[in-house]
Amino acid sequence: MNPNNEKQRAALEAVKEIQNGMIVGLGTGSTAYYAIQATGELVKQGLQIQAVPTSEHTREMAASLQIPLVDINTIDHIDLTIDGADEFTPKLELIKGGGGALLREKIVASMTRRFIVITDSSKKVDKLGKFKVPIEVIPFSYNYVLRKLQKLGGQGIVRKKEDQPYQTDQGNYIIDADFGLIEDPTTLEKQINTIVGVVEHGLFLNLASRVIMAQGDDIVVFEK
Ligand SMILES: O=C(CO)[C@H](O)[C@H](O)COP(=O)(O)O
Repeated sequence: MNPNNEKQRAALEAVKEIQNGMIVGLGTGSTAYYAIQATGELVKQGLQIQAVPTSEHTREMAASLQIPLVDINTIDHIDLTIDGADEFTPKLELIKGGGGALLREKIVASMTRRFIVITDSSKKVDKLGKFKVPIEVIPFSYNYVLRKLQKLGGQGIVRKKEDQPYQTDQGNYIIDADFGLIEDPTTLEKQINTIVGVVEHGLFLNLASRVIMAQGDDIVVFEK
């Protein structure tokens, strides 16, 4: 099956969990796109929610669909977030940030009671690491971070867009770091967190409540 059809099917399954009155986190990327679109349809039909976007791109899409938005600084939790991932394991470990929105995505996921990840069947792995780990860094000192990552065994490159460093919604850079297959994501997460100049990274551990993966005509659900 075309991966886009799988993305859409996973998204449609996930939006069934949205209920009236919820504060809903809206993800970023080509899979989240289908969930935002479906959420917009539900809002048009009368569903009452408030939404928190995980990127400027998602904010614009949600606004164009008349999905009511709420300022994240005026709420103390998010009921449900639906977002994509670049990789996931059956233990619900994720790599995110391929679309560059990992910082806001992780903040929103951390405030969320039920974080649902939606993917096509290409995203499932036994061990994380085939997809490079996106790491958001302060532009001032990116070379220092690159050297520190190298000491941890990670080969990093600064992500580029039209020959210039790609800039996140916060104006930071992203280093895509290749650690090979990651045997111990928890230890790696701690090590990356100790590097000064790292703002956040795309290892999402202990955050997802459920992964909904579409595989052909089937929906496969992974839960803790
Ligand atoms: O983390 C993300 C954006 O920062 C996305 O969720 C991730 O890159 C997956 O994207 P897609 O659904 O387009 O494959």
